[in-house]
Amino acid sequence: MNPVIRGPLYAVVPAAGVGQRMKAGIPKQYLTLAGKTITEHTLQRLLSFAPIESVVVAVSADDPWWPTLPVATHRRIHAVTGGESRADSVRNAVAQVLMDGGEDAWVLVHDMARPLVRLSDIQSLLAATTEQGAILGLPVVDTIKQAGADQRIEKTLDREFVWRALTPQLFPAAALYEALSGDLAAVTDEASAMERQGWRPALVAGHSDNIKITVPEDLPLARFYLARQFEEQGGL
Ligand SMILES: Nc1ccn([C@@H]2O[C@H](COP(=O)(O)OP(=O)(O)OP(=O)(O)O)[C@@H](O)[C@H]2O)c(=O)n1
Ligand SMILES: C[C@](O)(CO)[C@H](O)COP(=O)(O)O
Repeated sequence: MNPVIRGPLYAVVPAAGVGQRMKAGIPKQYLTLAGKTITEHTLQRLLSFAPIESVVVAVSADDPWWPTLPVATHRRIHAVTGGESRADSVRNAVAQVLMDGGEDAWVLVHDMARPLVRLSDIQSLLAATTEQGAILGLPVVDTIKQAGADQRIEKTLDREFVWRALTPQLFPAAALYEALSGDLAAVTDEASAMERQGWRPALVAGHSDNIKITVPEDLPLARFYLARQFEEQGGL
């Protein structure tokens, strides 16, 4: 393991959302992808990554689906109650990591809605992290426009140094908990909370199939990518 990570490594998985943009009638993390729920895909991948001590999942207080999943009783899975926002949910889970793993623990925060994350990308993230953490991301390949309130172009942004943030995002648990203790309204990922503290996390290139299932057309896309990953691995 990277010597920067001096304590135990935990995964934190925010999974207390309602999936409004998916318009599926149930929270998107419980939709089925090739015979398993998105939740089962994501957790089975994290559980198969040996350096992870255990996985703390933030679920909604009134989530009736979570207790029905066999993975919910896995010995390396611990559920906590999520919060109003993704950041609140992550903070609740990191609090549990600090109780279980102590002040030296590190956390790998990964969206439940990203079931196709490659273990090789998680390995690259661990190998590349500095003391200031690291996140998976991808350099943008489109031209980037800034819009006005009237949805007309204000200006074209220089895309040379523009990346899309993905997850996992890797940070020391104690520092992340502290960073998530302020106003979280503008915090849509863990790195933005750390940046407010002056941290400059490393950006590690991931794969474009690490999609966040967000809108209806993402499900068939996820099915395509899952089949392609399966073929790449020789059907393993
Ligand atoms: N209060 C919240 C909101 C979101 N999440 C989780 O954060 C991840 C990324 O959030 P997003 O894709 O926005 O999921 P939802 O909030 O469910 O989607 P929507 O915004 O369409 O409702 C998801 O795994 C979601 O379950 C969470 O744990 N707690
Ligand atoms: C954390 C994240 O997946 C990085 O791109 C993204 O910010 C989550 O946004 P959401 O609106 O909570 O899905």
